Amino acid sequence: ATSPGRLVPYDLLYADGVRAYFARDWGRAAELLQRALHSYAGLRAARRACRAACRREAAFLGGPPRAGPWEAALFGPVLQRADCLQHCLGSRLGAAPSAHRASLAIRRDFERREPYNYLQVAFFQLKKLDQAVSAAHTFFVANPQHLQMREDIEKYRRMSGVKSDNFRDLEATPHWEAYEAGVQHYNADEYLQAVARLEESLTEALSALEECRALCEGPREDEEEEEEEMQPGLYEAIAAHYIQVLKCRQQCVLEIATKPGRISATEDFIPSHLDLLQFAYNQVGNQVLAAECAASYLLFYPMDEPMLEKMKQYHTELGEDTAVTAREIIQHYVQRSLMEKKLIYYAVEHLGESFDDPDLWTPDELIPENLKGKHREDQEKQKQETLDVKEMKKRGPLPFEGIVVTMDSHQMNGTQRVVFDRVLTESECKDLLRLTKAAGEAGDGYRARRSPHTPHERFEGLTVLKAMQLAQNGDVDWRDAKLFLQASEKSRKIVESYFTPGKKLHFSFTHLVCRTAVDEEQRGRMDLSHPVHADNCLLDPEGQECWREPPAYVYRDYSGILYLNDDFQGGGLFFTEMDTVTVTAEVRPKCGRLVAFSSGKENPHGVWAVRRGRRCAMALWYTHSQEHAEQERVKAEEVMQQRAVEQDRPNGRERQGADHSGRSSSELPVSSSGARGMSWRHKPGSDRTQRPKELRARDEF
Ligand SMILES: O=C(O)CCC(=O)C(=O)O
Ligand SMILES: [Fe+2]
Repeated sequence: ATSPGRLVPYDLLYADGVRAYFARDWGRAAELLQRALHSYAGLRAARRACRAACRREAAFLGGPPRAGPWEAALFGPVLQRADCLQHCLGSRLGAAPSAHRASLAIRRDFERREPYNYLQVAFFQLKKLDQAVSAAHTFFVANPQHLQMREDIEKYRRMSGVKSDNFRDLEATPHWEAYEAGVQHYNADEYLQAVARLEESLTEALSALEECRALCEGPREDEEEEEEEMQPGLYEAIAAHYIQVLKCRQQCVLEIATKPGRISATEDFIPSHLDLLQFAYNQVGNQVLAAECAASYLLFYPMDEPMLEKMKQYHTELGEDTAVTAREIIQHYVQRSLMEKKLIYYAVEHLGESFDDPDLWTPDELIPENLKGKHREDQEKQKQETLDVKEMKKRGPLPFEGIVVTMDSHQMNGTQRVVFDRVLTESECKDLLRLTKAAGEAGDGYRARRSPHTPHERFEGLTVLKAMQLAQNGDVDWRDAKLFLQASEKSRKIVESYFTPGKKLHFSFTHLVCRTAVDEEQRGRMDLSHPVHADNCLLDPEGQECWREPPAYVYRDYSGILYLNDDFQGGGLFFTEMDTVTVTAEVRPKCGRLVAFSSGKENPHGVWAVRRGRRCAMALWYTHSQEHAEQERVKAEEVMQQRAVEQDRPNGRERQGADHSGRSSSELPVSSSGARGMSWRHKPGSDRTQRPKELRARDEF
C-alpha cells in the first residue's frame, strides 16, 4: 500500500497509530502517526493542486463568460470542473478520492492537531526529547487551554536537555508568524523591521487566501452528505452549489485571520495590514509607499476621514504630479470580493440563502435592506475597536518616570489590557513582602486560611486599614504599612492616566494577597488558584453572557494587580475568551509588574495553580463612582496623618505602636476579606483538556 504516488488514507494510519499507542508500542505509534500527518498534508496538497489545475481548465473550456444571467454562464464550467477534479485527484492519490474521505470526528482531530498530542507522548517514551517538545508545542499552539499539555510544556522547559528552539510550531502558518513579529516591531517603534515583516505577512496571507479559495471549488468530496429534503432541478442545484462556493471563498478571509488556538478572527485583517504599513512607511520616510498603502486602504473604506486626510498630505508632499494608485493585487482583491458579495447577497434576497459576511468594510449599498441592522451593529463594534487602537496611540506620558508598558491590548489579544513594569523597586517589593510576613505572624488571629478557591493553597489577605492597625499595635513596621498605601496609590495614578485620562478613578478595594501552595497536596492537582471570572459581572460561559448583578461587584470599572515576587511555581495570570477556556494571553508575575484591565466581560481571567511557594500581589479595584470609593482607605489615611502629626511633636513618640490610643482592633471596621464571589467552575473535565480517548473502530467512523 505504500508504493510511491499512492497515499494511504490518513484516517487508517491514524487509527492504527492510536491502537499502537494504547498498546504502548511507542515506536510503531510514532511511525504511524507521523505517516498519518504526512498523508493528511499530501491529501491537502493534492486537493489544492487539482483545484487550481481544474479551475484553469474550466476557465479555458468555458470560454469568456457570456452576457446574460450569471447562473447560465456558470452552468457548463461547474460540471466540467467536477469531472476534472475527480480525474485529477484519482490519478494523484492513486485511488478513488472517496477512499480518502474520513469521518467528521477524525477530520476534527486533525484540525485540532490531536495527532501531535499522541506523538508527544510516544516520542517522550522513546526518549526523543527534541521531537517530543516540538510535537507538544505544535499541539499546544492550537490548544492553549489544554491543562495537561500546559503542564507537560512547563516540565519540558525545566528540563536541562531541552533547547528553546525545540519549541517549534511544526504547522505554523507563515503569515501569522510574520504578522506577529511585524506588529511587535511596530509597537516598539521599529518601523523598518515592521515594514519588512508586515509586507511578508500580507503576501503570505494573500497566498494562503488563494489556497483556501481553491479548496472551495469543485464537488466537496470531503463534506458530510447533505440531506436535501427536496430534489432540486439541475439548474437550482448548480446555482446552490455556486453560491456555496462563493460563500466558502468569502469565509476564507476568516480562516487566514484566525490564529490557531483562537476562536475568533482578527477582524479586518487585510485592511489593517495596509493601515499599519501606511503609518510605518511614513515613519521611515517612504512617502511613496505610504501613499500607495493609503490609497489601497481607501479601496476598503473610501470615506475614511483620517485616511483621506493623510492622502491629501501625501499629495502635497509628493507633488500633485505624482500619481498615487492603489496596489494592483489589492484592487483585484477588492473587486473580486465585491463581485462575489453582490452575487451572494442577490441569493440571500431572492433565493432564501443566509450569509455571515466576514468583512466589516462591505459597502452599505450592497447589503439588502433586511440585513442592514445586523451589519451596522457589527460595524459599530469594529469602529469602537479601531477607536480604541487610535486612542492607544494618543495616550499621554505615564505619570512616573522609569515605568514601561511591556504589553498592550493588542499584544494581549484583547481590549483594555496592559502590563507595566518597574512600578516598584526590588527593595520596595522586599519591604512589602516583609509586611505580608509580619501580618501573617501577628498574634491577632490574622492567619492564613484555606483559599476560598482551592484546597491546595492557603490564602492571606491584608487590607490597608488592617495594615495601619497592625502598625499601631507594633506588629508591623510603620514604613512598610505606609508603603502599602503609597504603592497602591501610585498604581491608581498609572491606571487612571493610562485608561481614563481626565476622569477620576477612585479606589474601591485594595487587598494585599498571598497564595501559598500547601505541600504534599499538589499531586494530580487539576484546579486553578483562582477560577476564571470577570471582576464586575457573573460570567456565564454557556450563555456567553456576563450578568451585571450582585453578588458581582458591578461598580468596579478597572482592575489592577501589582506583583511582588516570582519565587514560586505556577501562579501565572491568564485571560480567556468569554467561553472561559480559550486562553488569549498570559502574564507571569514578578516584582514591580502591574497588570491592569477593564473589569468587565471583555476580560475574563484566572490564576494557574500555585504549585510551590508563596505568591504575593496587591489586588486593586477601581471605580468611577464616588459613592463606592473605598472607605477603609479614608480611615487608613487618617491614621497615617495622625501618626505624622504625632511624630512632628517635639518629643516624638517611639517608632511604632506606643501612641495607640486605646482603640481595640474590634472597633475598627473589618473588611470582607477572602471570597469575592465569582467562582465559576473552570472546566478541567471537558474532553479537550484530557488525554485523547481511544478511537472507535474504523467502520464506526
Ligand atoms: O492575583 C491575580 O493575578 C489575579 C487575582 C484576581 O483576578 C482577583 O482577585 O480577582
Ligand atoms: Fe479578578
